[in-house]
Amino acid sequence: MAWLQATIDTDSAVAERLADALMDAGALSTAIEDALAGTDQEQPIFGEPGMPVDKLWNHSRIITLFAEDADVALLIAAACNACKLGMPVYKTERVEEQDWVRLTQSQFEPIRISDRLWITPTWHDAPAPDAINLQLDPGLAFGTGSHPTTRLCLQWLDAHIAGGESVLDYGCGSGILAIAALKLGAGSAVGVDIDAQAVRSSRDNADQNNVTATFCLPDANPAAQYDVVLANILANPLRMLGQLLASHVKTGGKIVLSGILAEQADELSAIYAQWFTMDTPVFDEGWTRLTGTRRPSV
Ligand SMILES: C[S@@+](CC[C@H](N)C(=O)[O-])C[C@H]1O[C@@H](n2cnc3c(N)ncnc32)[C@H](O)[C@@H]1O
Repeated sequence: MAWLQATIDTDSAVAERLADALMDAGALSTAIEDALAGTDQEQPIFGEPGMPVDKLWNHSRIITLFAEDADVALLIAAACNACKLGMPVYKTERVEEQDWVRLTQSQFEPIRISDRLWITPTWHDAPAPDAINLQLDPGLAFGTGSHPTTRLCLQWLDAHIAGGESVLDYGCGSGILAIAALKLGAGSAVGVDIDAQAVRSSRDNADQNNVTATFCLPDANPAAQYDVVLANILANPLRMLGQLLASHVKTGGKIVLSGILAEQADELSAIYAQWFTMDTPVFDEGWTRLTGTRRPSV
């Protein structure tokens, strides 16, 4: 089986409308991307909570799939006609069916965090059998260890978990940080996420790794205090969650924040300095890890 894929560069003001019209005309799928992705003019838009949801890139690209025998020119013309647009410039290519499982698996290799900590996909042999191997499959939740924001937190855990600590992983995604903390010797871990799918994935991943942790939605999270609180979310939620996260850290305990762009580091550090004595930020591929020690409440 094969499909025909058309790539259409278009004005962002009409991209959503044209994508909908393509589906009405008979396309099997459409996706809108930044037309300048991969260039130095790429625009990072993360869809952070609290940010406008209707913002698209300045230049958009629609990637759309049609059946193998479709008359692509005719269907694109019909969609443009419905949107009162002229015929755009586009290119078409044939996409052959692939072994998608094998292809996906080939893109995830074991990740070395340190000599003693590896993240290894379940289908892969552990490259360092004597190390701590956290087994994770890329699923529906964020957090395979390949992203710099996760890596920065894992490196911190690897360097600082001495044994017995209580840990809160706020925005747990796949549960990777809570599970890593336990495998490194933490005494207990709780993970919280606003996404019910993430909570389910975290529970599955904890089972897979033979560790016991509690994962829940924010409403079910008790008002407890922890030795370590990690939050790899994004700058905007971290701005809003400062007071709450600070309330979860014991006096003398540690906060570890990630998901912050390098240019947002000073602002976020100043916010958290209300409750924490902040350390020097650590950077990785344009992302920042902020850490601090909780001062006594006044
Ligand atoms: C970047 S992922 C991090 C996942 C994982 N902790 C890691 O380090 O790879 C951020 C996670 O935070 C969750 N999240 C976003 N805003 C949140 C909020 N206000 N409260 C709790 N979780 C939130 C998202 O659903 C997502 O699973």
